[in-house]
Amino acid sequence: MAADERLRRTMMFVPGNNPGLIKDAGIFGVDSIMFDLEDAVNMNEKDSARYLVYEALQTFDYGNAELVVRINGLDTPFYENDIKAMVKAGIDVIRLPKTENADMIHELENLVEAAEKEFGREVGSTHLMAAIESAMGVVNAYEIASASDRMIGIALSAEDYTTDMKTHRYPDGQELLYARNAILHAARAAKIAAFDTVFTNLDDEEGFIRETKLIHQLGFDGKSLINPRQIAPVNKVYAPTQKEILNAQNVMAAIEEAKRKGSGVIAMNGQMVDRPVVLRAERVMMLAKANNLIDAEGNYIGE
Ligand SMILES: CC(C)(COP(=O)(O)OP(=O)(O)OC[C@H]1O[C@@H](n2cnc3c(N)ncnc32)[C@H](O)[C@@H]1OP(=O)(O)O)[C@@H](O)C(=O)NCCC(=O)NCCSC(=O)C[C@@](O)(CC(=O)O)C(=O)O
Ligand SMILES: [Mg+2]
Repeated sequence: MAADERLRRTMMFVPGNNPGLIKDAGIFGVDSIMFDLEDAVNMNEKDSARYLVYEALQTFDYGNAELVVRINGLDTPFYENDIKAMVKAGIDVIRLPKTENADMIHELENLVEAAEKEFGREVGSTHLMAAIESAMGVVNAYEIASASDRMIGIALSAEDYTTDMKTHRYPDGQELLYARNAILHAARAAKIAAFDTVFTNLDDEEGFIRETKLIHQLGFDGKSLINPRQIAPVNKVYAPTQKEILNAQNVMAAIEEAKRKGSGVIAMNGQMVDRPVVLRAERVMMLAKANNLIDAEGNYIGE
């Protein structure tokens, strides 16, 4: 599947030092599994975690999940070995933490390319994403997002970001309003995905759903998660309604009709149907399929 055609509603952190979690990470139906070599791993376990994730990537079948690794930052002694091992293992995406500017992406890209050549991987096959965790990162979000053709997304990392901003996380999320919007606009302008931050209170399901509805409304592609319990609520928020699916199907039929008539635009119930409407309808149909809401003939089979 092309990198930009994927659904990335759920990207779940899996600590790279925990063999049990690593082994079972594929059973939850998450869109992207994100093995963590950075902050979930103690300093004295950095080498063993890297080895563990490398072995897991050779051994386990994670099905259709996109495989992402969060490497250690460019200010640590670990990142070069992380990049080499993960490229050698054939990881789909490398996520750079604490990204502040485009030069950091260029440095990452050079090392990834060298590793692809060293280990016989196709040059360009390893995709990149950046976590934005500081005021500087937010200010430079567009230059980061557009720094490389390998970039598939940028993510807000609100735990470190709020610390940098001399605040903390509040239930209403007001402290993240600017960062969320800045990151979203940078991602959309660069035509890559935008990911919202983790929600760390596992017992506050209501708060988690409220936050997920907000980021869905804003336009984020999905969210970084820390626990499998968070997957189903996100998928539910992102699932289209029966009415939205029916409308999308009508749009697709109308545009086919327009094409037959040699036009790229048509009216449907007095409403103009053109390319942006068709793109939205295509995404609705992709989400409907991912949530098993329609059968092979396109009939609605949701609740
Ligand atoms: C929180 C907790 C200990 C709770 O565990 P508990 O066991 O109490 O949870 P339960 O619900 O009971 O688990 C039910 C079943 O699922 C299994 N299970 C649980 N979690 C699983 C998982 N992640 N992967 C696979 N499997 C899992 C579990 O083993 C059990 O399996 P079983 O026993 O067989 O039933 C656990 O989830 C966990 O460790 N999470 C990851 C934490 C982490 O990675 N933090 C770093 C990333 S954030 C960061 O760095 C900030 C950031 O940088 C972010 C940014 O950049 O975006 C920023 O600045 O904002
Ligand atoms: Mg962080």
